[in-house]
Amino acid sequence: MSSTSVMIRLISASVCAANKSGAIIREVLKTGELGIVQKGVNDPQTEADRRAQRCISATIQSRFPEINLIGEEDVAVESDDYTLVKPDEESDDVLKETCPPDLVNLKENDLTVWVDPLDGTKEFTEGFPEHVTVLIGISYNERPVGGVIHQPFYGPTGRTVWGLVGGAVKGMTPVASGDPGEKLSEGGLRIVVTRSHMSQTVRDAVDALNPKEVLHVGGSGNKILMVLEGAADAYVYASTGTKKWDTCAAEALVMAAGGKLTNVHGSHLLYNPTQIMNSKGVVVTMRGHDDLIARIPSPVKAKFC
Ligand SMILES: Nc1ncnc2c1ncn2[C@@H]1O[C@H](COP(=O)(O)O)[C@@H](O)[C@H]1OP(=O)(O)O
Ligand SMILES: [Mg+2]
Repeated sequence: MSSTSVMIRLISASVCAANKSGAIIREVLKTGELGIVQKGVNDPQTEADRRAQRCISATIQSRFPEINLIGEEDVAVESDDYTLVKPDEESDDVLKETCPPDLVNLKENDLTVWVDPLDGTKEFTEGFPEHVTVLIGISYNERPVGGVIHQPFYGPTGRTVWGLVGGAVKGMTPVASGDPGEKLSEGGLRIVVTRSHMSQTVRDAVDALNPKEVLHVGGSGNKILMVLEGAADAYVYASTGTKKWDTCAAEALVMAAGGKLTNVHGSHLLYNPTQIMNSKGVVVTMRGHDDLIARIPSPVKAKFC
């Protein structure tokens, strides 16, 4: 039995599976055979979503059979999927890290893994592949404890960012975090919002913040990484639509870096397997979170009670 903690081994496996998924996603785009099917209104699925989901499910379920894995795509794993990531393949960068003390004794059956194999599918099908991320988040007691985000189209081979709550974010340098109680600048905010799921409540919330700049980009993982990296001051989504697999990995990284992710009321999201929808919206900042939440108009908040 390995002395390395379950969390470190799980992040290592997730990094390997996310990297392989990135290669699959790039390959599918190159062939041009996207195999698009519509799962619902404005909710496409491609061959890349399906293959990446199978790769991640096969890798994690074969190594951690007692983990509860919840994936966006409902696809059956095939025997070949188990060899996409070699059974002994690990991330040496992850294995050499120390597990934060609070997470060191977590066991497989304590954990839920939330998988979005291709976040930003609409953008993937519409010529914006750089908005795509692979998201693998881990929750314990309904709160995020670790996450892996891979960006398949960042540079020639993509970029993988990972972290554990109580440890550092690896693979990128987060912007310095500040006090959630800090007052934000009036008229100076850069807000990142949805590109393909705009609604009146999103517009009303953003307008009330009197932003200097509104950046419309796809993908939940992509937008949260922009806040984490300081390319935007906040991600504001006063809408239903995102699911727990859209936020878990990124929330873990935001928490590790000292930022905050809540719903529009300023309350934590609970990663409960029976409630997958983020039904009260998503707000992410690295400072001044309470001030931003206070500025969202009450009639907008009242729509998400
Ligand atoms: N109304 C919706 N229906 C389905 N998925 C949604 C909806 N709104 C958001 N999402 C999911 O949340 C992510 C962030 O939304 P947006 O890009 O509009 O900000 C999307 O990439 C999509 O994930 P996915 O692409 O994995 O289906
Ligand atoms: Mg998604």
